[in-house]
Amino acid sequence: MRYVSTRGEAPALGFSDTVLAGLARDGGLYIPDRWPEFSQAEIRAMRGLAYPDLAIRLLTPFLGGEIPDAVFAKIVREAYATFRHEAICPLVQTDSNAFVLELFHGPTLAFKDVAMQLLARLMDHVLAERGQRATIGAATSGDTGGAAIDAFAGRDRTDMFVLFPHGRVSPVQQRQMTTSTASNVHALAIEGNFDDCQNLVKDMFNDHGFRDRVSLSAVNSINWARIMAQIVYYFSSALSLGAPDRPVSFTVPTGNFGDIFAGYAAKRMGLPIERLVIATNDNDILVRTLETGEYRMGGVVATTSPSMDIQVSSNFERLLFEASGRDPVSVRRYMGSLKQSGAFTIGEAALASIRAEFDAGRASMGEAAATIRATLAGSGYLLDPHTATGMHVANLHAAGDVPMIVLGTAHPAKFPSAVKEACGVTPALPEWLSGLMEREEMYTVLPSDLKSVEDHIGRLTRAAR
Ligand SMILES: Cc1ncc(COP(=O)(O)O)c(C=O)c1O
Ligand SMILES: N[C@@H](CCOP(=O)(O)O)C(=O)O
Repeated sequence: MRYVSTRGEAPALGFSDTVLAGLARDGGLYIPDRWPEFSQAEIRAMRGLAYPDLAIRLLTPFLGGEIPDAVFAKIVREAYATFRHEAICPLVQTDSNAFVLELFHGPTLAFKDVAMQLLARLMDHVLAERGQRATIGAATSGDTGGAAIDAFAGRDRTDMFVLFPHGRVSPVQQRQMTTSTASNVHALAIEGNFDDCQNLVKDMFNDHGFRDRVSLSAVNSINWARIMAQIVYYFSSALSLGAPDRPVSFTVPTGNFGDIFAGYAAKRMGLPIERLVIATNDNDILVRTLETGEYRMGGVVATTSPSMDIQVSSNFERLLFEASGRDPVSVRRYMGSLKQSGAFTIGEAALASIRAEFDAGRASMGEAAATIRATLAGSGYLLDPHTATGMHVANLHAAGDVPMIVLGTAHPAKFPSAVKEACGVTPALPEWLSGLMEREEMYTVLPSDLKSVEDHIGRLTRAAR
């Protein structure tokens, strides 16, 4: 298996190089040159597998033989040993045909842990094999940063710099990034929003001199390995509801489009998925795009689901590549227009193919809060504001007797004020994080300016040549 860039002007790479590269050198995102496919019989035979065994079964074809089976199995088992739930990603029924897929039993209480714990170990393995070091640049609207810092803290081959929007993450999210005592992780509070942070990271990748000098790597979902790891829980949840003999639908709280793109990949691999429903908060660029066919940037508004306060949805580029028949010329045209005028219009055939797979809906902050209240009253289940955004949209898209699975992307205790305001209950942090809010914080405030960020990273990283 090789990985190709969505923009078609960077060399195709093997798995290990793709993991280290993050963003392709032409600014595109790597994607497998073909989707591994599993027959219905093969999928049926996956029923009952423990989560790590299922992950090994599903993900091995993506490695292209570059990591020995026994090594990969060890990496996977160690990654999921960090989770606090035996099932890793348990499925909880909240109504007759509605389910929450709880993805928040990892070390930082967010779905990001599922992929990040695996990615850190994969990256470590590849760097050790090559005797190399890397500098990791990560952008976060709140959850990726904490998950990345937990997964990479103390790893000798990597220095990590996490860019978060100053004052726009929840206090719990901020502490998860700023209280690590590991000397290889650095939290940078950027004076801007998440899109500014993400643009800075992409600009660092596109500055090839800097990129090469510090051996820059990525752990955002621009890194293929993040998406890859997230495919597994689509299979695990669908299998537990009778797949492949019973189709299911998923509603996914969406920002950067990574999580839902993993669902699309699962479908391409043979999993019978009826609908993939994109759920956004008031930052609804993706909903507008599906409605009108035009992807047009607006301003970012701060909401009670801050991790989804995103306009530039990185992984939508991967979907555009697929929907345009894997045509990098179209993708370059779309991305060029986005850069120049803040908008592009999707071609008719590509739009039809996107609409054939996806639905989309938004929830205002009021609607998300009402859903938290109603779900608690109806089933005793406490949602976080991101999952509540998904639940609101899922309720509008539930169809017939097809089970609807909402991805539970964060634990409510990460957003105690919003949850309390919605329903009067203050969710407590689990015992292992109980001292978090008292720990000393360490972070550097920087302007949203490429040179300032590169100078800072260049001074501190041990990977500089
Ligand atoms: C809690 C939570 N929900 C949903 C999302 C959106 O996921 P994605 O960016 O993969 O669309 C994020 C951040 O990405 C998140 O942290
Ligand atoms: N919501 C994310 C934003 C970054 O997303 P990623 O999946 O591309 O890492 C966050 O919480 O940081």
